[in-house]
Amino acid sequence: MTTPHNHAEPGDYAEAVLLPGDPLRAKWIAETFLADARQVNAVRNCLGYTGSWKGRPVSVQASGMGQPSLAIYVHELIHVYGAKTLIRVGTCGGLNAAVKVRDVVLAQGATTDSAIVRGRFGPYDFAPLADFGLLRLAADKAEARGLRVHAGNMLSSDVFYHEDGFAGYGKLPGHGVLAVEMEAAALYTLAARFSVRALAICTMTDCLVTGEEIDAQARQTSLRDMVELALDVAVEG
Ligand SMILES: O=P(O)(O)O[C@H]1O[C@H](CO)[C@@H](O)[C@H]1O
Ligand SMILES: O=c1cc[nH]c(=O)[nH]1
Repeated sequence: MTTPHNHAEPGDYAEAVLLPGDPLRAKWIAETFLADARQVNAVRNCLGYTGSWKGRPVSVQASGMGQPSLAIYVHELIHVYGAKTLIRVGTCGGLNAAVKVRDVVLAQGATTDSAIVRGRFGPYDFAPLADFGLLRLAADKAEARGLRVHAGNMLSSDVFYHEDGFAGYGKLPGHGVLAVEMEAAALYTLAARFSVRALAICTMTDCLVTGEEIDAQARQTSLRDMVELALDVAVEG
C-alpha cells in the first residue's frame, strides 16, 4: 500500500486529475469517456482510474463527500502522485433563482464554513480561488458548447442537511453566492498551498430556492456535458 488510502504506485496517475465526489461517478467517467482506462485505486472503494482523453493522459479519482475526505485524496495526489491540475466535477444545490437545474456553475471562489480553512490564517479570512487560466478556459468552452454557465462564488459547506433550511444560508445568497456544495474551498486552499492548479465545476441538481430538482435522465445528460467540458479543460489547460 503506497498510502493508507491509495494502493496506486507513483506514476499511476496522470498530472491532470478529475475529482468527482462519488466513486461510481469516477467509474462511469472512466468507462464512458476515457480510452484504455485502468483502475489504479480501490481502497475503501474510493475508485481511481487512469486513461486518456483525445490522446492525452488523464486520471479520475473519487474524493468522497466533504472537505476532510477530499483533502486526504488531494494531498496524496499532489505529494505522492505528482498531480498538477485538479478539476472537481460535482453536483451542487442552487442558492440563487437565476441558476437553473442542469446549469453549470464554475466556482470562481469558494466561501466556506469549514474549519479546514477557518482559523488557519490568523487574523485573515483567506479567499479560496480557482486557477484563473482553468476558469477562463472552462467559461469559454462552456459557452462554445452552448451550456448555461455561471461563474461566481460557491459555498463549500460542511453541512448538507441545514437545520434551518434555506434560511440557514443567511446573507450569502444576498451577496451573490450562487450554489452550495461540500469540497471546493478545501481543493482551492490545498492548490494554493502547494502551487498546483484547481477548478471546481458543478452541475446544479436541486434548487434550494424553488425546490426544483433534476430528474434521473436529465442528471445523466447534464453530468455528461460537465464531464466532457472538464476533460477538455484538463487536457488543454
Ligand atoms: O456530487 P458530489 O461530487 O459528491 O458533490 C456534492 O454531492 C455530495 C452531497 O450529496 C457532496 O459531496 C457535494 O459536494
Ligand atoms: O452539497 C450539495 C450538493 C448538491 N445539492 C445540495 O443541496 N448540496
